[in-house]
Parts: sequence; C-alpha cells; structure tokens
Amino acid sequence: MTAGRPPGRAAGRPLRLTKMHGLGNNYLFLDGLSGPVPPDQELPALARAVSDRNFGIGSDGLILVLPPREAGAQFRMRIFNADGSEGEMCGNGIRCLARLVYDRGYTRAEEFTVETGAGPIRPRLHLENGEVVAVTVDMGVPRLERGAIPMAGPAGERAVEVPLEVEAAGERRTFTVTALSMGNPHCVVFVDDVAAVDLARLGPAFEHHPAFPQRVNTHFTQVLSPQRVRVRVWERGSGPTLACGTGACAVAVAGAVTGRTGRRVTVELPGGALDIRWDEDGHVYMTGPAAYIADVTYDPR
Ligand SMILES: N[C@H](CCC[C@H](N)C(=O)O)C(=O)O
Repeated sequence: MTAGRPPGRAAGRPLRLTKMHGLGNNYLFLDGLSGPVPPDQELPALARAVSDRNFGIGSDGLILVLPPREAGAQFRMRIFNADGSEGEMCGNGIRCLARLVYDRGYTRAEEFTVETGAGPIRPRLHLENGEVVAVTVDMGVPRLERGAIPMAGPAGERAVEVPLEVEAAGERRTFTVTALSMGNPHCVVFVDDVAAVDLARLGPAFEHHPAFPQRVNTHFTQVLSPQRVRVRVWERGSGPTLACGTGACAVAVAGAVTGRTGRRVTVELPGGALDIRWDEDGHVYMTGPAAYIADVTYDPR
C-alpha cells in the first residue's frame, strides 16, 4: 500500500455537510451561510472526493449554499457533479436547497430567488403544519437554438427531431434527438422501450459526443400517454442517476415541441415522479419533493 492519501481524498480540514435527495438524486450540501467555503480552486477535487462512494461519503455531487452576489436574489447555489465539473443548475438540488434554507431559518419566506449559473431561479415551498412537503420551482424559459444549448450546427437553428450519429462499443447508430438548454444542456431521445436501452454503453457516448462541446445530459424517454412519460437519465458529470430535475423539464419541452405530449406531463423517473408544466408564459414549472438523508462530517485527515 503506497503511503499517503487514497485516490479521491481532498486535502483540508473536516467539513460539516448535509446529504439530501430529490427522488434519489442525492447531493452533499455545504452551508456557506454559516461557515467557511473552500477556495474555488479546491472545489472540483472536493466534489470528487466527497462524492466518491468508496473513499468519500458517496453522492451525485456537491452543492454550495451561498450568499447572493446579485441584487434581487436571497441565496446563491453552485452545483458540482461527481466528476468535479460545475453544472449551471440542478432541479432536484434546488428543491433541497430551498427546504434547507427555510428549515435553518435563513428565510421565513415561502417563495424566494436563488442565483444560479442558469440565472435567477424561484422556488416556492409547499408547507403542511410548518413542514416542507414539496417545492415548485420556476425553472425559467427553455432555450432551443443550437447556439444556446450549446450544440454544433447553425447557432440560430433549433435541434428538434434531428439525426445524431453515435458510436458506442464500435457500433455506429443514428438516433433522432431533440436538444435544448434549461441553463444546462440536455439531449432527449424518444424510444419505444426505455427498459431496453443500454444506458451504460449509450450514456457515455452521448455525454461525450463531439456535437456537444460542453458535454450533455441525456434522457431516454418513452411516451406512455400525452400526459405521462417514463425516463432513464445519464447525467453529464455524474452518470446514471435516479432522477434529473432540469432533465425532466427538458423532456416535457421536447415532448410538447414534437407533438408527443401536452404542456403538462408527469415525468416518471427511476427514483419517482415529477410534475412538469411548460406554462403559456414560456416558463417551465417543476414540482417535487426534497428530503434529508444525514448530517455528516467529511474528515480528510
Ligand atoms: N449533471 C447536470 C447537473 C445536475 C442536474 C440534475 N441533477 C438536476 O436535478 O437537474 C449538469 O452537469 O448539467
């Protein structure tokens, strides 16, 4: 056994973290409102270290709860995937952040604005007897033009029902995809049977496809009815997760623009269901749960 730190262990002192999940998509929350936050350059390695199931705590990533920088926001969220890459937004994560800041008394408001890499995002808490039982989030307006996703091709052109040739395990196959941004990049692939998708093989091939210069979150989607779809997700930077909130929003938009679903759908994910509504105001609204798992101390000594 070589001396020194096992792979994935970040340097530094013990950190108090709270593990939460939205439909099994779980994150470790570092509360930067009541304590110090490591410097930026340490954050990718810290995210990798704490997310590691063997040498760390185990999680889909790390989320920082921070004071806002922008006027009009009450909080700021930064999200790092398990591979240490920073995502612009996290739907399941922001529902958990909204519950956390309310339960810790950082706000008594039931609706507020969180500054994110995808712009200002507004969660609204649903309370029963003072307990947060669900959160509805205004996830903003989807962006369909290739330049905003980003995706290769003419910047102003949409990528709706377009061919994408994917090579996986030496086999080349052309899929029909719809890609869009919810502040982070998503690729939706409608299939007849999600259970039959070889996610372990296709997920990485889509994630690292050259058409997506910032990589992409991919959602294999089976339409059950115009109001209900079933999805399996391969997330950029975290791989297979039990749910993806921004992805569920992207699936609802893709379903509507391709005429497969209405503008309000129940998105069934392996970890549970999200209610998504692409409103006539152009904004996408997501409603779902937020749950605690544990308070933990990451101790890298
Ligand atoms: N992997 C995503 C970030 C987490 C999004 C997902 N967990 C969600 O609930 O929206 C990305 O790199 O864009």
